[in-house]
Amino acid sequence: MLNTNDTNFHYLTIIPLDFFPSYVKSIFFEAARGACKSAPGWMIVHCCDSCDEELNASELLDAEVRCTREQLNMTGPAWQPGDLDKLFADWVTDDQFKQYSPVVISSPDAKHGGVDGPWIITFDTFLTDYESDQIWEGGQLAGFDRSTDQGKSNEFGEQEQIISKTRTSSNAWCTDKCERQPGVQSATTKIESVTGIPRMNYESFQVLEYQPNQFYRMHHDSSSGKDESMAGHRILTFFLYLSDVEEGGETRFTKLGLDVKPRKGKALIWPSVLNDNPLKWDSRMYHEARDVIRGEKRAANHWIHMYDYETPNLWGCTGSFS
Ligand SMILES: O=C(O)CCC(=O)C(=O)O
Ligand SMILES: [Fe+2]
Repeated sequence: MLNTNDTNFHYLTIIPLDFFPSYVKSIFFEAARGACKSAPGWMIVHCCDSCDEELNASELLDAEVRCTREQLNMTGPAWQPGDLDKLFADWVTDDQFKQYSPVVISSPDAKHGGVDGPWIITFDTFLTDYESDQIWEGGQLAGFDRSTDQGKSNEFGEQEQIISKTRTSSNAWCTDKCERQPGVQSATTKIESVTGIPRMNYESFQVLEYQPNQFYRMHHDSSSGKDESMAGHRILTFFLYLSDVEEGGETRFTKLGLDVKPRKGKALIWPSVLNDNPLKWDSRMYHEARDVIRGEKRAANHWIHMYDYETPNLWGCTGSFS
């Protein structure tokens, strides 16, 4: 994934190339050639000419041409109708998952416990302390910023980032050094193993920090508009609590009237789509992060998509390059 802190990219985009002597220019062109492979979407959108020969970049500048599943040779959907119910039912009945202490918060017809509603479960002992701490430290290595919302898309398929009023937490995207932390790797491997969905369908961990009085108001992790997007809906949220919170900071499912208390190592898991038609968004899954009253809340999202997320992200087809 492209590291936009890499100075090569800043030079390439900010300073006119004619400013440099020719031997320096050739170094830039070499850098550009490597980047046409390692970060094709970013190069097409920002330095189109330098990748014209290798990628036919000027033709691919149009997101409608560049961003189709056929063009990017993407894998098929992770779930068929019925798979969602089966996966959650397995998690709460199969002995192999007992080690994670599953608790049903809600299940269809309350058949597997909890209240009657869409599936929401926790694995109360999902992460080891080492894994929780490594994800948190990884977030610090990556650097926290005030959380943003996604704004409108421009013609190249990039979405603007807006400082959020409804979300006052800070977050860090766990790429590069953070992603290479052994505890981050083992947490993702564990999630792959329990979901059966490969990591190419996941966004990078988004690590979150809430101080007292910070919150994230009601929202949905997907939206009806994502039906047609390249990576499809975020079908599953794997939400990890990395700390206890002295008071407040519960995750509340606003339409269902259900609260979940943070606890270090606990995973809270819910789908954003329907069992009978997992290509469709489930409007019941609105939720919020209640204000932290005392203490600090540390947490992380792993959002899992219906289709491969890595490939369209690499090609600049998901609205951002993070
Ligand atoms: O912090 C929480 O409890 C929930 C956060 C959340 O919903 C999100 O980051 O999308
Ligand atoms: Fe959320």
